[in-house]
Order: sequence, then structure tokens, then C-alpha cells
Amino acid sequence: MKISLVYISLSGNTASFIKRLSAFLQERHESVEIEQVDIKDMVQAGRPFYAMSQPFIAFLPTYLEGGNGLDNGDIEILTNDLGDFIAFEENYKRCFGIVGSGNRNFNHQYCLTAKQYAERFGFPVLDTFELRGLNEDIKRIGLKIEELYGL
Ligand SMILES: Cc1cc2nc3c(=O)[nH]c(=O)nc-3n(C[C@H](O)[C@H](O)[C@H](O)COP(=O)(O)O)c2cc1C
Repeated sequence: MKISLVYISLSGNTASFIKRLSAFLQERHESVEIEQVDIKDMVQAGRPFYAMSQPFIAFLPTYLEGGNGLDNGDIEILTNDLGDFIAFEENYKRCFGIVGSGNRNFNHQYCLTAKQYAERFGFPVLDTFELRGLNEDIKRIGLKIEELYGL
């Protein structure tokens, strides 16, 4: 059994969350393999996108160009590679859903890109967390992932 966590992280908050979430899940399920797919790393290293062979969860921090999230400010910047990976070879069909992250200071734009991806690809927003996420976020989201994988 393998759990796949596909993510992008520009300033390290999502990467930190993924590391802690993986540790939480690994501790509770020693025999389960936890795969972390770092999209920024893949692109920077020039490794080609590929079709996911099994179900995964996507993690997406929000980076939007200015605005207020109502009548402007809904243009995604910096994270588009994750969307391209999800679109590649219909990977979205194997995506259980997306976990959005962001900063509540952005008000209406809080975690907006995850909602846009859910609409675009037809999978649910599973949850959201702020910045690096609290331990309670790790636990809540970890339990949801266990349920999705039938653990
Ligand atoms: C240029 C810029 C734009 C951002 N725009 C938003 C936004 O529109 N909505 C939001 O919730 N968070 C926004 N954030 C906050 C980031 O989503 C947040 O810091 C996140 O934890 C970054 O994740 P990362 O460190 O994994 O890249 C923005 C941050 C930056 C630097």
C-alpha cells in the first residue's frame, strides 16, 4: 500500500507540512509507503511529468496576483506547474482531492486557487490550512487521508 502526496512549495511551508504529515502517517502505519512528489523539484531538475499509477492527494499553497479575490486578484502565479502535472495524462482522474493552504490576511483570496482547481478538475477541496499548519491540522488531514485510502 502506498500513499502519494503531490505538492508544490515555493517558500517551504507546504514542504514542512508534507514532512510532518508523512511522519504522522508513517508512525501510525509502519508498513505503508508514503511517497512525496515535489513538483518544483521535478521541474527544476528537468524531470518529465508522468502519469500517476495510483491515487494521490494534491497540496497547493495560494499565490495570486494582487487583487481582492472578488472582482480581481484571481490570477494564479508561481504554482501553475502543479496544475500542469495534475492535467498531464489525465492525472486528475486519480486525484482524491486537493488540500489548499494560504494566509488568512488575504481574506477572500484565502486558499482560492485550491477552489479553482477543484472546479477545473472536478475533485473536492478536502481541507485547508494556514502557513505551515498546526499539529491539529496535521492530525485532522491525516485522519481524512487514512479514510480515503481505507486504512
Ligand atoms: C506573492 C504572494 C502571494 C500570495 N497570495 C496569497 C493569496 O492570494 N491567498 C492566500 O491565502 N495566501 C497567499 N499567499 C500566502 C501563501 O500561500 C502562504 O505563505 C503559503 O504558506 C506559502 O506556501 P509555501 O511556503 O509552501 O510556498 C501569498 C504569498 C505570497 C508571497
